[in-house]
Amino acid sequence: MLAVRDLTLSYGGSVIIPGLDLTARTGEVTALMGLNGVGKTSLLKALAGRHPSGGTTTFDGIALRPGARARARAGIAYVPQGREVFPLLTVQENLETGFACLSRSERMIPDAIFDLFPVLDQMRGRRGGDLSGGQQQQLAIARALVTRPRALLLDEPTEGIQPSIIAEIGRVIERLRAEGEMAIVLVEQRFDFAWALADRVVAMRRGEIVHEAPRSDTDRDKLLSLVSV
Ligand SMILES: Nc1ncnc2c1ncn2[C@@H]1O[C@H](COP(=O)(O)OP(=O)(O)OP(=O)(O)O)[C@@H](O)[C@H]1O
Repeated sequence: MLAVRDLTLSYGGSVIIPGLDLTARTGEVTALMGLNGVGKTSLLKALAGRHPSGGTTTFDGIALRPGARARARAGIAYVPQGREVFPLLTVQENLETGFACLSRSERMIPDAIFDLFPVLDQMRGRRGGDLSGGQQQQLAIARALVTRPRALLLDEPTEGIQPSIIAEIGRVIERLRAEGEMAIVLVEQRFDFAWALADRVVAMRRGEIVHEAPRSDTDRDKLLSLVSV
């Protein structure tokens, strides 16, 4: 279970997250929703150690050290908005960048990753920049999985992607959830996609959580009104 307590985050003098608690359970999808600019990406960056923050982050009760490298080694994998695929590296090389936080004996790409994303197997030698947006998103998720994460943080994985690939990404998230080995935090503007996958839903407004509950205890329309204009 990934948990953060009293998380604070600022850009210069402007406080974006004044103090927030969040828990993401292993084997569940925690969907984090909210309007543009409420701080969803900032929260994921803080969890991934990509931006300095205050508060305490733990996994199964053990405090995690700050910094991107420490968090990656602790099994926190981050799939950024916009994917950040290396355009000049091949698919295989992009996947191998995930090796950086693994010990030598772990540095291989599990076959399970190509089972999840068969298209990447066919395209191993293709440059990242030559892939479609949807294929790049699949590559970004696969690269995160290479690190054998205990927590997977996904920032708007459906943004700018065609419906057939959105459906495939949804199936991958369902499969990962069913394996029960990672806590999945899904930041998503596409309400129906997030709602369909969520075990737990969290709504943010201006750096604060205004609703957090199991999906089964949440009124869909009330949540929708909290996270839309
Ligand atoms: N590098 C930065 N420097 C200064 N302000 C920033 C920076 N990044 C984000 N912000 C501001 O912090 C606030 C939260 O941004 P953030 O990207 O975390 O929100 P978000 O909920 O993820 O929005 P979106 O859905 O648009 O990605 C916004 O007001 C944004 O303008």
